[in-house]
Amino acid sequence: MHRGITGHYEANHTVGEPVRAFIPDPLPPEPPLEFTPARSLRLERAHLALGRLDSISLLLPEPNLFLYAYVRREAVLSSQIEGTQSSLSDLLLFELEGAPGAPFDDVVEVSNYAAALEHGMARLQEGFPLSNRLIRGMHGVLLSRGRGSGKAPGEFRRSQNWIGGTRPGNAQFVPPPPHRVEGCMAALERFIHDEEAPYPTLIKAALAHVQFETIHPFLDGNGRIGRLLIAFILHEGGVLSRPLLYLSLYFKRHRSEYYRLLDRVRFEGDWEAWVDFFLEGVEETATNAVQTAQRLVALFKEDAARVQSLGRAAASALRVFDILRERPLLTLGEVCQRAGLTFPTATKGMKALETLGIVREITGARRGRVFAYDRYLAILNEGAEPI
Ligand SMILES: Nc1ncnc2c1ncn2[C@@H]1O[C@H](COP(=O)(O)OP(=O)(O)OP(=O)(O)O)[C@@H](O)[C@H]1O
Repeated sequence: MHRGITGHYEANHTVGEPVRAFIPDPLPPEPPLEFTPARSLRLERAHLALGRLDSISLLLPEPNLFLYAYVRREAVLSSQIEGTQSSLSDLLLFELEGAPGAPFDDVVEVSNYAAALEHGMARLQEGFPLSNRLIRGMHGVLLSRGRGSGKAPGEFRRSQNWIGGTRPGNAQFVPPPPHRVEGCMAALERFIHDEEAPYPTLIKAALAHVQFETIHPFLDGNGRIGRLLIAFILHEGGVLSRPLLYLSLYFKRHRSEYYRLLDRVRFEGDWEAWVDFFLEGVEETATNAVQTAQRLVALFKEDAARVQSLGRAAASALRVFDILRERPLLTLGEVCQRAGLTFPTATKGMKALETLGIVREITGARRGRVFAYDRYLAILNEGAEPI
C-alpha cells in the first residue's frame, strides 16, 4: 500500500553541513497493515514453518547442542554482512582454549556476536523483559572487544550518523538526530509490548526490525542488533521456545532487495512489500533450519552406530564422540576437561574416531593438535562460507 512518507524531516547540522534527518512515525502503521488473502496465506505458511522448527528443537535429544552450533553459524553469517571474513572453523578455533591462533580482528567480532546473543538469551531466561535496556546490554557485549569498542558500546548514540554515501550530504539516508533517539526507541519498546495493538508476533517482529534500522540508535552494530531483535521478539512472544530463527543468510542473499524495501517503507509507506519479503524469508529460513537439525540428528545416529561397532574400543571412543557433538572442533586437553577423561584414554578414543574417518587432525603438529568433525562442520557451513 502506498501511504506516502512514514515520518518527517528535521534539519540538523553535522560534519559541517546541513542535513535533513528522518524521524519515523511511531508504529503501528496508519492505515493498518492490509491483510489480503495472499498475505494471510504467507503469514500462515511462515507460522507453520516456525511451528515445525519449534517442535523439532524441543524434540531433539539434546536441544542445547543444536543451539550452540546454530548460534555460532548465525554469528558467522550475520558478521559477514558486516564485512568480516571469519569462517565457522575460525570461530570455533578461537573459542578453543590453547588452540593455535585464528585471524584476530574478524574472529573477535564474530565471537562478540555469539556472546551478545547468549547474553540476551540468558537475561530473557532469567525473566527480564525484552527492553531497550536489554538491547543496550547486548550492544555492550557486541562491541566489547575489537574494532567496535571505541564506538560507544551499550549506549545510544550522541551524534548524527548516516547510511550510505561518504558524508551526510550525499548519504542514502539520514536517521533521526541524536536528541530524538531516546524518544523513538521508547516508542518502539512500547509497540513491542503493546497488547492493545494486536498484530501477530511475527508481524510485530517484521515491523520492529525496520523501525529499529530506521532509528539506527547506535554508532555501529545496528544491523547485527536489529537482526537479533527479530529472533528475540519471536522468542519473547512465545512463537519460538528458543531464539532459533536467524534471517541473516536470507538478508545476505537478497541484500539489495532488503535495503530497497527498507527505503520503500520510509519514503512510500509500503509496509506490505516489506512484510511479504520478511514472511517469505521466515518460511524459507525455518524450513532450512528444520532440515539442518534433521541432518545433524541423522549424522549423529549413523556415526554413533559406527563407533558402537568398535567392540572393546567403543567405550572411550563414545565418550569422546559425545563431546564432539557438543564441539565439532576439539583439542585433547578440552576432551579431558569436558569428559573427565585421562589424557591416554582421550587419545585412544580420538584415535579410534580418526581410524573410522569421523574426525581429522587439522594442524599437522605434534603438540596442540586439533581434531575436526568434518561432516558436522560441513552441514553447518552450508551457505556460511565467507563472501
Ligand atoms: N538504505 C539502507 N541501505 C543499507 N542499509 C540500511 C539502509 N537502511 C538501514 N540499513 C540498515 O543498516 C544496517 C547497517 O548498520 P550498521 O553499519 O550500524 O550495522 P552493522 O551491524 O555494523 O552492519 P551490518 O548490518 O552491515 O552487519 C544494515 O544491516 C541495514 O539493516
